[in-house]
Amino acid sequence: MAFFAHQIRRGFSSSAVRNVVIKQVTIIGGGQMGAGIAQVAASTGHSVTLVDTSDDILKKSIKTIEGSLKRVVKKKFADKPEAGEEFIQKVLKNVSTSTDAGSAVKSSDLVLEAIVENLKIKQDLFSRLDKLAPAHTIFASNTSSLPISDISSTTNRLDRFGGLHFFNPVPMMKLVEVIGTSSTSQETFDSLLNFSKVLGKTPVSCKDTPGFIVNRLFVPYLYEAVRLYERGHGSKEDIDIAMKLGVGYPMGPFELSDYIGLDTIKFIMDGWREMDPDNTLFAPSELMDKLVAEGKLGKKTGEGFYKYK
Ligand SMILES: CCCCCCCCCCCCCC(=O)CC(=O)SCCNC(=O)CCNC(=O)[C@H](O)C(C)(C)COP(=O)(O)OP(=O)(O)OC[C@H]1O[C@@H](n2cnc3c(N)ncnc32)[C@H](O)[C@@H]1OP(=O)(O)O
Ligand SMILES: NC(=O)C1=CN([C@@H]2O[C@H](COP(=O)(O)OP(=O)(O)OC[C@H]3O[C@@H](n4cnc5c(N)ncnc54)[C@H](O)[C@@H]3O)[C@@H](O)[C@H]2O)C=CC1
Repeated sequence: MAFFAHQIRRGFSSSAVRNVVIKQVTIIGGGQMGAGIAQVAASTGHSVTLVDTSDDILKKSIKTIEGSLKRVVKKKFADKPEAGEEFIQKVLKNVSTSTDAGSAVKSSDLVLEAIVENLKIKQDLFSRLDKLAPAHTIFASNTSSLPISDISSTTNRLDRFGGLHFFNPVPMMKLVEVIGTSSTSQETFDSLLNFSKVLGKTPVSCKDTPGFIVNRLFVPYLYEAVRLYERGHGSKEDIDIAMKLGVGYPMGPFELSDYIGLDTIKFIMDGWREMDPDNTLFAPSELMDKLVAEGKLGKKTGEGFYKYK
């Protein structure tokens, strides 16, 4: 009863609160994460529109998807290369691209945002799209570190807003954190859980708390690694080897930071410091700031902590 009263207060029709079966997906941001999510959604039969700010970026996104699909089919269709090529073409047909987010969302069941990790930019995007998307459309953010309730606060669809946090590289990583705020409706949450399962992922339910589950545990580890190195207590190579061979992680902290993107990491650190300025854990790292200022953002730019060919 309280739930429906809540909907009526917000002025939604009853059709807006039903379970949404997600078929048409708009993904905003065609970078590492957006391209990966688009690939997985298209591979599982969804119709995907990938949105970014320029056609050149979108061309690169499609190339990335194609390259990743080739790696997938090499394994999946090892004995049937023709079926593999057919699969790639079928998946690519499910992806269209656009630089006009406003038009793209008009036929979407889900709008999933994977743009730069900046609260104001995410809020402005969702505020604009809220006026253009159909009533039933669910909005979700792939943010690593920002509260979902802050991102959703500029919209009038708080009940149809949640977090879907994927892991990098999306085609390989099995986990999705599904985040509900205090306003996310059960129907929305269930739709997001179900969507994650249809993608072939394993979802876990998370509260809208800083870092959700994984990054709450993972960020202090990455911080400590950089501090250890900055104090001169270990070379980055040795720290990476130690964590791979000593704990069995597939990548050491510096390799992984380069893989995630140092700009994304800096956005996260700066944002958390703003929220909690006295926490020494979030003090700036001179080295990280220098690398980002020099455009050395990690693997995606060819250099970060390490150099890539
Ligand atoms: C003061 C300092 C501050 C620091 C602050 C820190 C704050 C940071 C916060 C960061 C938070 C942001 C991140 C986030 O929110 C959440 C994340 O995503 S965290 C990252 C999680 N990911 C990982 O931990 C990845 C770990 N690595 C791996 O699992 C493997 O290394 C990887 C699968 C990437 C590659 O495997 P590897 O064996 O190393 O290399 P191969 O190239 O041989 O690949 C193996 C296998 O996998 C296939 N493959 C790899 N990538 C793809 C792809 N993109 N698409 C398709 N297939 C892929 C490849 O083809 C191989 O297949 P085979 O059949 O075995 O040949
Ligand atoms: N890199 C990682 O390992 C992970 C990142 N995330 C989160 O996913 C989001 C995206 O991260 P990445 O894909 O790594 O970043 P990225 O830098 O690779 O890609 C971001 C893309 O968004 C585009 N973009 C920026 N503003 C836009 C706008 N207003 N409209 C449309 N497109 C816009 C950029 O042109 C770029 O192509 C961030 O919120 C990040 O915190 C989540 C999990 C892992």
